[in-house]
Amino acid sequence: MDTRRIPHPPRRVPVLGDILGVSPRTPVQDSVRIARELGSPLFVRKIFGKEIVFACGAGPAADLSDEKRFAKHVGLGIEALRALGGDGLFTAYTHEPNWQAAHDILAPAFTQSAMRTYHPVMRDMAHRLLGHWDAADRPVDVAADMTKLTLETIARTGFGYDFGSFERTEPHPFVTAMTGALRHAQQQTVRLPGLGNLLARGADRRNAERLAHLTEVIDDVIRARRDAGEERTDDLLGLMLHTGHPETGRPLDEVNIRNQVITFLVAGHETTSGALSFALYYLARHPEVLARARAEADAVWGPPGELPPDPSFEQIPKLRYVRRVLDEALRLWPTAPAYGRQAREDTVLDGTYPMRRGHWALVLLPALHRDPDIWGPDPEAFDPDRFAPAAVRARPAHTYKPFGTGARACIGRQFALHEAVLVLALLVHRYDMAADPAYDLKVTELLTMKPEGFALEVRRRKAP
Ligand code: HEM
Repeated sequence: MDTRRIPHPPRRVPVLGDILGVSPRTPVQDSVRIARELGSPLFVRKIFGKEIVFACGAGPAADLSDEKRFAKHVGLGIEALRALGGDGLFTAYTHEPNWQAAHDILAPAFTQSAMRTYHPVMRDMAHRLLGHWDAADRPVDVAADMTKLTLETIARTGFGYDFGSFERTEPHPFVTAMTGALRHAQQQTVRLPGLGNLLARGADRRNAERLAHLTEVIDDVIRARRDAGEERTDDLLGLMLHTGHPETGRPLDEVNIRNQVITFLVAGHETTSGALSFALYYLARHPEVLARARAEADAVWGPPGELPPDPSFEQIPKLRYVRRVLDEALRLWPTAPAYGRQAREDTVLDGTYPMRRGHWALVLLPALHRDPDIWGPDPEAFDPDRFAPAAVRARPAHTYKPFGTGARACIGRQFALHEAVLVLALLVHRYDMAADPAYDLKVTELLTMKPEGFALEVRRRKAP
């Protein structure tokens, strides 16, 4: 793409590019800061000779959402993740036949009626978390506990598999290996070519060991189902093992099934865990928001009792304010913070910048979600009422995209929202929560984003 007319950070240095004042640990937050400083809907960063065009304004974001002209681009972090997910849904190139095949085979696992079958498992896992927090005698590590919850939920609903996360004091080795693999993939995006590969040989070897461990866990998940001799088709694994494509009847191949299992275990918990953690961070910081969310939960379930409520499937969509809290947390911290779009044909971006077929740009969500032209003069302010229906209707399309866009948008969106609203509502219903007033939000980036070191003191609410 001809980037000469696209704004770039002011202090560009030869060979290295736009790397002054930035850290390989925080590529997204650095880019968001650059976006704010440049105040342009589009900008370009050069890193070791590689140019990345970022879209952070409504105009280019809407353009890139046009499915006729653009499709998902698998590059940078996502390409690096192919070592983990191969041709699984998230990391598949759109032209790979296995993307469409798996998408069609797995679609029944994401319908409303499928959500209804997952609901009791989601509720049971939420109750496990409450048991864990009831027994806590010190501030709880929010991101760690949300990870336990969301990993167990996707593993049990998708694969009937139990990681025993709540019984462990340390994270399951799967989580440790996955975190390492995500970090490795992120570091590859800012690796110095040539010499960088040489220097990273040790890191590459350790990563190969992690991938081998993850493969072992996945094989165990699949073996456990086969050994149980069950032929159920009401979850992800059952659909893949025992059904074929709705038109051709062809099943997915063994390697692809393994890629899908790892994809869903990672994509199905990491982002939801971060979303819940950020929502809890803002609830602890905004007592007036917490009070409204709690009043809503009380209206649905009554005052808190000794036992937690047993939410029905139908009650979850009624928790509209809790949902807005989540939407607003995902505005400020979209936990999958960027996605790539590439031109299907020669075209012009934002009416100005010519793109040839195959050229691509990244939609930088935390910057798009903070654009003052869209969100008003104080985009940093946490205000769930931005998601009241009238406010949503008043905003231009394609300005809020935490779940991506088009055919490659998140297949697990409903799953994530149902689970997160259920859990968040149960938590505000049961606990008073206080964060250390000295805690300053620090965000860890591992391709996804999470608050780091955020602890909450939780105390059971007194029954009136
Ligand atoms: C708050 C939680 C979540 C967020 C913010 C999120 C975000 C996203 C985004 C932005 C994409 C598109 C990425 C791209 O275009 O490159 C995506 C795709 C995907 N997500 Fe999610 N996700 C969440 C939860 C989930 C859950 C719970 C599941 C599974 C149960 C899931 C499975 C997937 C899969 C398989 C894809 C790839 C879809 C395809 O290309 O066909 N996600 N997600």
